[in-house]
Amino acid sequence: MTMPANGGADRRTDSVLTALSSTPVPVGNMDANGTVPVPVNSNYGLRLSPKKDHKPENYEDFQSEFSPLLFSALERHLPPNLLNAPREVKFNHMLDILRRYWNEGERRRVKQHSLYRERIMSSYQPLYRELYELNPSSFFVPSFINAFMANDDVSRNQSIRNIMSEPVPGVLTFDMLLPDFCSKMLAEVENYEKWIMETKSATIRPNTMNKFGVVLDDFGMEPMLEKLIEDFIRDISKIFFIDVGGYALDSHHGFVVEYGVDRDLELGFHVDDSEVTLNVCLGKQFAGGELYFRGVRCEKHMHTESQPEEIFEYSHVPGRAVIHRGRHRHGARPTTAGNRVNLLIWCRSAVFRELRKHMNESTTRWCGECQREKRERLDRAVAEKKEELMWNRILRLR
Ligand SMILES: O=C(O)CCC(=O)C(=O)O
Ligand SMILES: [Fe+2]
Repeated sequence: MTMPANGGADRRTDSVLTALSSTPVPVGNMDANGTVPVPVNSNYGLRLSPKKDHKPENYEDFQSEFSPLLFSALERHLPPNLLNAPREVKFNHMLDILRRYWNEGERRRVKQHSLYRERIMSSYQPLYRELYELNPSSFFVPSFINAFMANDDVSRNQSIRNIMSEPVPGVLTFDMLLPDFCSKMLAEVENYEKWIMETKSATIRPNTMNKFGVVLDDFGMEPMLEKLIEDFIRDISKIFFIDVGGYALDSHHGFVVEYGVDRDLELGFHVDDSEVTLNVCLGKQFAGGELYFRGVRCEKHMHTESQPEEIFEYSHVPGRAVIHRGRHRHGARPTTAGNRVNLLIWCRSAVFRELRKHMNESTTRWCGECQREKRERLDRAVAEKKEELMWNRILRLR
């Protein structure tokens, strides 16, 4: 879908809203040509981190369309109550998961993508190897690290709340990255792009709406980003975004976007294919590029009007992060001078998406329009009741 030049930033949002790479769960994202997917690491029914000291069984004697080795590898991810179950029970559980999520087409796409990543990682030489392993003291400003230090949940939740500004409900901003980390990351991305040019490698762009930018997970940063989510983002999401599965983020899509002259100019109005999105500005110097927000919406209310209190504009500052629900409608205004580069992590929860399918909700707690309709229904009911009571009183007085 094409975006209007103003990014659809007015109050009426009618048909100008796009879901960035939004596809059914589990999802993959297409490149600009819509051909190659970003892989999915959905782990519904499985634990995210493997139980390393568990010795998996051999499944050579079981027949299925999947390699027996896959079952052995997957076994360490089984939930604790199944780890020591009979071999056949474990096999059937894993087969069920694999069949539900990996149909033939998906298997082929994931295979293609993993070959793509293997090709990159076997040949690309990183500029700063230290960026590929999470090291809080050289990545983050002290205020950010300190907020996560407390041992007990109550104090940690409070210290995390203390570093947050929430200029409009559901959009939180905080200082996060050190200038040195930002400049190294910018140089690393430049280095990777230079390598792409020199080797004439095919590139998958971050999503359908960006012609520039790169996927960090593709050239070796996936484990670092996963640790960042596990150690920091999940704690934030548990506090502020529990209603969209913030307690169970289990996969991500990490990338940088680039705006300015000779790059993308702006980003149209959209929602992300994520439960929670972290967006941090890396620099450099730029004018414009503000993010505009227009309220959170469920699928049914995606194109409804924004209320005045939902309208908010945010100016990016290098090192500072914005975190919001993926369904919080937003876009980026044109970057009118210089270059703006932002790091984004679309954090997803396959568990949450799966649960929602079975919930059959008529209203969602996090959708501004569902809540507005609910308030309206309540107001109407109260007004009707008041009128009924009033008439009862009048009739009694007669
Ligand atoms: O340019 C920005 O800061 C916003 C990027 C964004 O919303 C996205 O890539 O999903
Ligand atoms: Fe976005």
